[in-house]
Amino acid sequence: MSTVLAEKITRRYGSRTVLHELDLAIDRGEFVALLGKSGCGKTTLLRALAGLDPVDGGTLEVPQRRTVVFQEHRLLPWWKVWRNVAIGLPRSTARAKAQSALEEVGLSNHADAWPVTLSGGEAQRVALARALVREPELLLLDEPFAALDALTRIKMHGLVRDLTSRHRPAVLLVTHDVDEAVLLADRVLTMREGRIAAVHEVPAGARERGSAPFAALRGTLLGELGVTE
Ligand SMILES: Nc1ncnc2c1ncn2[C@@H]1O[C@H](COP(=O)(O)OP(=O)(O)OP(=O)(O)O)[C@@H](O)[C@H]1O
Repeated sequence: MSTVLAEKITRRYGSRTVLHELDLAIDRGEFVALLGKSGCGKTTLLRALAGLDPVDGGTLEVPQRRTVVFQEHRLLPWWKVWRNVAIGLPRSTARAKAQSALEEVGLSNHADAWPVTLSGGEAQRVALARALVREPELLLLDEPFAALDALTRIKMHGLVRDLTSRHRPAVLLVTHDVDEAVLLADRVLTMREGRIAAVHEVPAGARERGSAPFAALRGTLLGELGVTE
């Protein structure tokens, strides 16, 4: 039984169809990355799975426990870091749970800091802690590393790999970064004009940047996206 099951989902904006009878299944513990040109419908699909936007047709099954990490951290500036992580948790366990989630992302010593004092990478780590503290069955990542510098992004990839293999939610990552998709995902989907255009299982050997399987899959994906190097 899949954690996410979308069958023939359709989404329209006025007369324009942005998702065309799209099918998608993601199992527990499976990491799926979604690539596609700007405007092809990636965020629309993610928002539908998050329950932030309705669909106009088809059926969609998603778990109740789902969280989204966006490109911008969306921390509340008037609350300390730990309170941001603990939003919505029962009072009695909030602090302890937030503390342990912050430990997992390497920020236990920032629990009492204000969000404004954090670097971009730290703030995204807090956003990840806030997502994971709820033990989601579905984790939706909408270009969460796009605004980070290259070195911080690489560190975040390692962290996300560790966290998702430990917690094993179903994951959908929307990204423009082909390398990121190959390094993190079990399966990479490319999307074109509201449809899934191709599905690629990522061979284990491809998870190493610079390896031959990595380069091969990267080349295929760039070709599908119409990018020439
Ligand atoms: N609220 C809206 N009203 C009307 N059209 C919309 C709305 N949201 C998105 N669209 C249109 O739907 C299409 C798909 O948008 P979406 O944001 O899903 O694309 P995307 O693949 O995530 O793009 P990007 O990579 O640039 O973020 C776009 O053409 C966009 O203009």
